[in-house]
Order: sequence, then structure tokens, then C-alpha cells
Amino acid sequence: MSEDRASRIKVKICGIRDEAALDAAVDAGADWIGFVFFPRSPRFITAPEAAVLHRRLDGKASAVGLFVEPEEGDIERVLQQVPLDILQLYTAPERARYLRERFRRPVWLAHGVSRRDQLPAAHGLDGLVIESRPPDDASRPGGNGLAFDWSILRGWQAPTPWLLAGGLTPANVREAIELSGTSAVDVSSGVESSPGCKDPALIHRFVRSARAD
Ligand SMILES: O=C(O)c1ccccc1N[C@@H]1O[C@H](COP(=O)(O)O)[C@@H](O)[C@H]1O
Repeated sequence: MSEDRASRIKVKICGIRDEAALDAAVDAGADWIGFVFFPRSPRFITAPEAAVLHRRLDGKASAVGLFVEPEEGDIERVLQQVPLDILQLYTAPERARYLRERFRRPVWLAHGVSRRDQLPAAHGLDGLVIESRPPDDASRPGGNGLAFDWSILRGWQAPTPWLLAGGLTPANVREAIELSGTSAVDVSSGVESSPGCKDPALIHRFVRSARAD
């Protein structure tokens, strides 16, 4: 990969819950930071907590809010306190389109895959987060630290911009970029010392590795 293309790889650090992680993501040059508004996640953050971090963010990266099968009220309550830039949704495409119109925000649809024939077609949304299919007994649809065969994405004519997610780490992100051909990556578990606890040093290593030529 050329140095130019490597340095343009976009990075999202998801599951930010404290100032040290936020500062590390911003200092490392992340393009997006993610707040997880899913109560069953170890990365769950309340709207008031996210509001404090969002003020500290001060526009230095875009803020993505992650919701799983949300009611309208769930999103509304968060947006009253946190002016999110993007909604990352785990729901059906039709419902995601409705919520996009309702809240007038760009929507990224999360889509789990394990085979090439599961890659999505056009859906009228703003972006896709392509990640691993969760195991049948998983308690959440993402953030499980599970990778998949990234090569199934090679040459894919995606209907929108997309991010690669699922089991990425500082050690494997370069290979994931090479094999999948992605230009944007999203990480949560892979930059943590324990579930829900981000490690600033790993955040820096991840961003450096993603953009190394
Ligand atoms: O992070 C979570 O707990 C989570 C909960 C529910 C849905 C998605 C979640 N995380 C997202 O999953 C992908 C991959 O994460 P990982 O790097 O494998 O841990 C990413 O988009 C996370 O933001």
C-alpha cells in the first residue's frame, strides 16, 4: 500500500467512557469516537456522562452514538444532551431509514457477515459497519472481539462508504486493511486492557498501525 493511502485510513475508536481514552483517541488522530448507548454492554455510557466527554471532545473528532434496536425515545433522550454527528444502528434497514429521517442525522447500519454472499446491497443509508456475525449465544450483536475472513471483502463494490470492524487489534489491523481493501476501521475490544476499560497506549498503537505504510 502506498504511504499516501495508508495515511488516509480513517479510524473510529468505539466505546469511549473516560477522559484518558478520549484524549488518547484525539491525540492519536482518530476521525470518529463512539459512545455505546446499549445498557447490556460493558462499554455502556449514560447520556449525562457522554455529554461531559462530548464537551471535552470540542469538535476534534466526530461523535458516533451506537444504539441496538432503539426506541425513538432512547435516541431522543440522548440527542437532547449529546449532539451526536452520526447514529450507528443495529436494526433492520427499513427501521434505520425511518430513524434517519426522524432525527435528521447520518446513519451507519451495522451488518454482521461471515461469508461474501452476506454482504449487503444498497439500503439508502449513509454508511455501513461491516463486522463479524455474533455467535448465537452472544449477549450483544457487536463488540465481541471476533474477527472474520477479511478477504471476503476484497473487490466488493460497496453501496456506500463502509468501515471494517470486529476483532481488530494493533497487531492485525494492517493485515485486515490489506486483505479487505477497506479505507476505514473501527475498534473497541482490541484497545482495551479488560472489557470496557480502554488502554490509551493501545489506542495510540492501533492508530499508528492502521496508518503505517
Ligand atoms: O462494544 C460493544 O459493547 C457493542 C455492543 C453492541 C453492539 C456493538 C458493540 N460494539 C461494536 O462492535 C464492533 C466491533 O467491536 P470489537 O472491536 O470486535 O470489540 C465495533 O463497531 C464496536 O463499536
